[in-house]
Amino acid sequence: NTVGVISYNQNDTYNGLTLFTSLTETYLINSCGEVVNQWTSAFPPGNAVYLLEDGSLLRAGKVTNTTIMFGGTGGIVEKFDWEGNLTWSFTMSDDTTIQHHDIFPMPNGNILILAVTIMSNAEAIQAGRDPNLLTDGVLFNEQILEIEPLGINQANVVWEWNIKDHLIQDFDVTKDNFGVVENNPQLLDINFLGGLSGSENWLHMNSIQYNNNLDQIVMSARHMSEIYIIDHSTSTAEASGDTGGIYNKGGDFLYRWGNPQSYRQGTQNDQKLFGQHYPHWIPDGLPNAGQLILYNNGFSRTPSFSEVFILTPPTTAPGVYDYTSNTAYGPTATDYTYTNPVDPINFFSRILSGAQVLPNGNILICDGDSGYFFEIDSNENIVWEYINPSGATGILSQGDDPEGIPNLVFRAHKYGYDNPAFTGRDLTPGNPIELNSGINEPCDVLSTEEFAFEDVTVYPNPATDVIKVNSTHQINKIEIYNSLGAIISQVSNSNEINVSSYNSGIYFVRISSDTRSITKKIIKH
Ligand SMILES: O=[N+]([O-])c1ccc(OS(=O)(=O)O)cc1
Repeated sequence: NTVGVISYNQNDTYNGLTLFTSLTETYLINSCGEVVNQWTSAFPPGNAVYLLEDGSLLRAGKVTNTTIMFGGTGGIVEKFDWEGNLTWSFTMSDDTTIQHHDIFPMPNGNILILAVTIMSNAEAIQAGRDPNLLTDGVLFNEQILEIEPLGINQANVVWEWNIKDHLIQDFDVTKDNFGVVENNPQLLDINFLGGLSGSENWLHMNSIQYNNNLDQIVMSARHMSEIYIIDHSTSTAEASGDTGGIYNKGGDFLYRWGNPQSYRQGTQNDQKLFGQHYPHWIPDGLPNAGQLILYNNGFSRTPSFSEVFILTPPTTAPGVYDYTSNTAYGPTATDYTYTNPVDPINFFSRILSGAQVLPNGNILICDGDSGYFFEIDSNENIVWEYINPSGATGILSQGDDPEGIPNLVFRAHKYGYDNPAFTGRDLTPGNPIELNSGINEPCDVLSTEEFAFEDVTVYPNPATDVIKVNSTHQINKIEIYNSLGAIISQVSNSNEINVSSYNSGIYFVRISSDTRSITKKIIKH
């Protein structure tokens, strides 16, 4: 296969549904690449998308904004129900502000929004920016808003944080924020450019993720090659200062990691991150819960290669980060690093991307540039691979070469079948996204150990009491799965199985000899 499911180890892949958005469409696919649900927006991605526990979809869309333009802008946040109806939307795009990259659905129903707002060059200079380091007419402030959705297209802003309130500079004693950069790692040096030129988009934040246990937010600044953690328990007034909140640091950084050159506590040799994406706390109940996982893109280093990191920020109490003056924040080493085991340069995405720990310990990795998702097990075996068939030139056909056709994906999320979003839903898979999948249905022909489809017949279909399997091969096992993927019965060394007690609906019959197997769909009347 060239697109859709490329490989699938059915024993070791975490059984769930994978969500991603491409162009105007958001797809929920099963491990066979078959579409279980699909939502259509009027807008391309802007960029994050989430399935919520009530089965609705929260998605950022990209609107036209001719004043503020950069890779990753959005401008509208939309909510759709499971059936695809738009139930709420909120536009945040004008000449002075635009939502970009990430949003985050909070447990209380509110939504965190990442946005830039415009600072004039005069404001930037008053804040201590070296005028020689201003290459555009404005400078972007990064802002996080918490909004409470209202009605069908409104929201209340209930909390706000701005990076412009947490700056330091040692360039001009007559301007604001003057101080000793290396003694104030809780603040951002407005004259540190991460090796770049001082363009308006100097930080390029690309994610915000929330931890409800700690009431903290972790964010990623691609151009600084740093991640930052802040307190969310503050009032908006406290979030603009340096006291208050559970951790009593106001809106200052509680923690930062990735590039201590930014606060002059390290050299290039201490830089760990290079244009990273999607740092987030591993959720409760999963392996390594509470640690941070992120995708380190590894651009702007030689050679370029990507990594997935799991790391533990050193703490003295939950959410209280350990810091020794005149040093860099720890850790000096990650707990886990994934690189391509053959040659690191084989795994690289310059932009976008993310990684997610799954309940069985596997990690789903999204190589965003190539629209390529792969799942690794704890021995780093690749157990599932998928290439987004939705290209900028149209939907690709099975057999088409996706190389060079933009099919980028910001992130992929896998949701277990036990997710509340799926309770009571019809999860009958439809067709794969790619065209001409036909008899090339990945789950049927991927493995050479699969039977050819015509070698096995299951009848009658629809069935009412007994189904029979006809094959020229010796059949060792017949298993029946429901549409949630749960096994409900099996027989060994028999060519028939009784289904009379089943409810009406769709079931999957997995038929195995000692060397081959195949799955067929049946309808029970
Ligand atoms: O082309 N884009 O859609 C795009 C480019 C860059 C970008 O920023 S990044 O930090 O997520 O790579 C986001 C989206």
